[in-house]
Amino acid sequence: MQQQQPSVRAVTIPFADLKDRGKDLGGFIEEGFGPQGLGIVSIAGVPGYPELRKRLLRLAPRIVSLPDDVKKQLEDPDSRYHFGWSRVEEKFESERWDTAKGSYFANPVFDVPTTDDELVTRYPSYCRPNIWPKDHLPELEIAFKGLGKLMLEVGLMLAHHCDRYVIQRGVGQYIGESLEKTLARSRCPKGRLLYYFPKSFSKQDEVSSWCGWHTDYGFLTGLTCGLFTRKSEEVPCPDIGTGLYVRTRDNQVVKVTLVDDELVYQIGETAEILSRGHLCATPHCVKAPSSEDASDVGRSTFVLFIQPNWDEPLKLPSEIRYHQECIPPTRTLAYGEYSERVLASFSGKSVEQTLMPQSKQRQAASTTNHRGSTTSNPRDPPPRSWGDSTRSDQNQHKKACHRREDGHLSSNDGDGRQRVPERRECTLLSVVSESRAGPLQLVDEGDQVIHGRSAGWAIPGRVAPRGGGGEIETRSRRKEAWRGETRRGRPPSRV
Ligand SMILES: O=C(O)CCC(=O)C(=O)O
Ligand SMILES: [Fe+2]
Repeated sequence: MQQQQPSVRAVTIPFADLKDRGKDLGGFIEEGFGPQGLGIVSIAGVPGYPELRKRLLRLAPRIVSLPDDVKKQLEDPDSRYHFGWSRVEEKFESERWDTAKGSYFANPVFDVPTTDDELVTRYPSYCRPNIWPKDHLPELEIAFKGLGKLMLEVGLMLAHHCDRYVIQRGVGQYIGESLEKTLARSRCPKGRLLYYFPKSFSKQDEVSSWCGWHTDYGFLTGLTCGLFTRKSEEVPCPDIGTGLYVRTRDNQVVKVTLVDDELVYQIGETAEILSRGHLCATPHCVKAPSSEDASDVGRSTFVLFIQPNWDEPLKLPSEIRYHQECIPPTRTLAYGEYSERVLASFSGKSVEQTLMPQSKQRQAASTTNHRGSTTSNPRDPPPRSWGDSTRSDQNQHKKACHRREDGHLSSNDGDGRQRVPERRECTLLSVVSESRAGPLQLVDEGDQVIHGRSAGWAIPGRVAPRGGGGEIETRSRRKEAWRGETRRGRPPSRV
């Protein structure tokens, strides 16, 4: 017998208040995103939003009905399917794959975020260009950009009020100048138009039957209320239990009642880390309809991941509860580097593999360990030093979070990285990260610079990061890593 979860309304901020920069909305932010909040804030009365939402969501089933060969051309495996169309299976929960999801990713603001090939190789899920079905569904680009830009604009207004709230709590400058400014100058917001395929009803279905439990790893996520269709016809929500669920701070699973015409935002893990727990990431999942006569109903929705630019430095505190395995001992790395590592861990591929072009990845896959990631339960309480959180303790259990691509299964056998105190003879596979102070260099025994960063994939020699705190992952016979000391005074090397 299925248990009916309680429904909860998100705290709602009228748009007119949100856009008033001088207004103190601290109470709303705390009620929505704070340690005791639901994790969701909705914005009511955003001009133009209802029309833009409908215009875009109606296109999701139309992408699905494009011929297979057209959809194939819209795929971009080199971005780990983070641009264009994909029906990639995702694994958010340890024993279950989400299989009923199709998605279309694009940057709603920049079609070409950068023309620097090196950056494109280094940060493929942010820097690769958009793909649009110009011949087969030209209206997608306009609708996607229209809604994405509006959700970004409103998200930045919300970020301003989040800044005020966090700073009022004494956290100081927790991200660059401010969350709002950092997000505003970013060239990599990412929209995801989702279509959940109809799912045959099963009595065993959990609340996460359409999308598994997870927290978003970024900063701020904008969400629309879902739109339902049956055989291309729009239908009302087939049952009140369908849609977005959230796990509350005291470990209750609740259905969030969303209003079609309200825009919704939630917090990602990185914002929680940097705000030291004053903004709390939102564990969420999506439930499919639980009645047999709704087993032919699909759901379309749109998500906007608002995140800093790839080169924005993150200074991560030592006490964090997400993706520890992605953080170097220096605890400082660029957002792009951090998030590519997190995405790599979802894919079950090693970081160096994900920085290679697809052809090289396939070659390396036969010799390199695949890596998965486990993160702690998103509702594990944060460390005490994150302020006055009074979240209740919960069962510690591991959440595996992978994305399966090319039928490529992930495993949790570690990244093989180890600390080696001295320079040593090795073969460079790829640069994993670099310090903000300058690019990495490879030097030979006589301290001659032999190659600049990201230069190639198998260069014998000694390696040394310049500027301090860089990290290079290497493989000789055994897989080894070298973490460098500062080698100041060298001219930057680009070969
Ligand atoms: O479908 C939804 O409402 C949420 C989707 C989601 O959580 C995600 O794409 O990260
Ligand atoms: Fe999500």
